[in-house]
Amino acid sequence: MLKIQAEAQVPTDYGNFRMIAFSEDESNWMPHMAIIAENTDFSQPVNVRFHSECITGEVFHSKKCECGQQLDGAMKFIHENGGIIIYLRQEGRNIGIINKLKAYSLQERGFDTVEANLKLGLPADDRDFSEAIQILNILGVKEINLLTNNPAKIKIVENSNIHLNKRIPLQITSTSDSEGYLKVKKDYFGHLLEDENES
Ligand SMILES: Nc1nc2c(ncn2[C@@H]2O[C@H](COP(=O)(O)OP(=O)(O)OP(=O)(O)O)[C@@H](O)[C@H]2O)c(=O)[nH]1
Ligand SMILES: [Zn+2]
Repeated sequence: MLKIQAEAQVPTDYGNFRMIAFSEDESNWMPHMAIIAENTDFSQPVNVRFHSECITGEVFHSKKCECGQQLDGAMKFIHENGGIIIYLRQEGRNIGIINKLKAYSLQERGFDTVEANLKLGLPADDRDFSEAIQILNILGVKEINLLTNNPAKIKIVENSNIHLNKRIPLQITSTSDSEGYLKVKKDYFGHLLEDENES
């Protein structure tokens, strides 16, 4: 079972957030995180983003995906409207950074994001969001508005003890570098993305 290991107030470019680290034991150096805006009203449906780690996109500003922009967009939204980002250590849809870079290397040879995972003998998406639900329960959240385009995340919440009030889309404009990745998300994973393009 996850437990709160530590928490503190942290000022950021997007305002102040309470940052909480969750893991089963203190020796875990990659705990999941909850980033909570100061103005969050727990008596109303809480704006929540389940965000899977992407070091290439968030730290190194890779153009292959939109994870960095989604995280920044979610921080801005949550600072303005209240809410929580649950930052999950699920790098590469939970295959880890080594396998993700192996998959990227296959993508250089023409495989798409799903085919590359399958070629490595790995699932296209190895995430379950049960730990995110556990974290919401630890925080005492009962009802949420979920910031996502991913129908799998919606289903997980619908099948949990957390009530889903509504979905809030979190769409980033595609570029020529990310358009293949976004097309696979839409066609294979059924992501709720509008058609639009920008080069
Ligand atoms: N295996 C693999 N993982 C990737 C690839 N590109 C991005 N990721 C990972 O995908 C995860 C982001 O999840 P997405 O499926 O893009 O988006 P989502 O969070 O499920 O859906 P939204 O809530 O709509 O953003 C992060 O963990 C990234 O590291 C890739 O080409 N291969
Ligand atoms: Zn990414």
